[in-house]
Amino acid sequence: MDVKKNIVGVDRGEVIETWLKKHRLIYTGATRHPLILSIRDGTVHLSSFKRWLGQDCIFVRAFVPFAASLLIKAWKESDNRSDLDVLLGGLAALNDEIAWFKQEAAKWGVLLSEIVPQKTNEEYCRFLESLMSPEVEYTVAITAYWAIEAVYQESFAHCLEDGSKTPPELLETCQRWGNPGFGQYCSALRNIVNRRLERASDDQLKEGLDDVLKKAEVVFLRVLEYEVDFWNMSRGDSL
Ligand SMILES: Cc1ncc(CNC=O)c(N)n1
Repeated sequence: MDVKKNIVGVDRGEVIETWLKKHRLIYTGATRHPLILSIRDGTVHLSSFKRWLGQDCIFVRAFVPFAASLLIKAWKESDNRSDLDVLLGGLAALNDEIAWFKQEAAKWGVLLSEIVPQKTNEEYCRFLESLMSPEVEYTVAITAYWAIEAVYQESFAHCLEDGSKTPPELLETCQRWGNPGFGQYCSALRNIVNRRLERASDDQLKEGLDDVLKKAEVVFLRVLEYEVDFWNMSRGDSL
C-alpha cells in the first residue's frame, strides 16, 4: 500500500502510533505498572489500593476543571463540531465518577477529609492547571487529556482480560475504566488527536508557527511520567 507522507515524514493519521512505538518502554511502564499487575494476579495489598484510591479522589477533582477548560478550547479552536460532543460526554461521565469515588472511599473506610495530597499528586495537578492556560493550544491540551484517559483504560482493561485473577471486590473499579464504552471514548479521543496532529504537521510548513507537534509529544511524555509516579505512590514509601 502506498502510504502518503507529509512534510515532516510522518505517515498520515499515524502520529500517535509513531509515538507509541518510539516511547514503548515508558508507555508500558504506565499501563503495566506493578500495582496493576498485582490487581490482575490477585496479589494486591489492599493498603496499596486504598492509598491509590484516596490520592485519585483528589486528582479527579482537579481533572474536572481541566476537562472543562478543554471544552472551552474545543469550542474556540476546533475544526470539527463533533469534538465538543465527545468532550461533553467525558465531562458527564466525570460527574458519575466523582459520586462513585465518594461511595468507593466510604466502602473501603478511606476518609476523604483526612487524605493529604502527596507531592507527586500536587505536581500532577499543577501540571493540569498549567495546561488550562489559554496560551496552551487545543491540540497540545487534548493530547494530554487523551493520554491521561488512555493510560487508565489500558491499565484497567488488562485486569479484566481472560485469565486475570482480579479480586471480586476490585472488579467495579477495573470496569469503571476498563469497560468497552470507555474504550470507545478513548478511541474517539485518539482520532481527534491524530486528526489535530496531522493538521499541525501540515501547518508547520507555514512560517512563524510554533512546533505544536513537538510540544504535544513533550506533553504526552510528561503525562506518562506522571502516571508512573502516580501509581508509585500506592507503595506508600514516597511521603
Ligand atoms: C492519575 C489518574 N490518571 C487518569 C485517570 C483517569 N481519568 C479520569 O478519571 C485518573 N482517574 N487518575
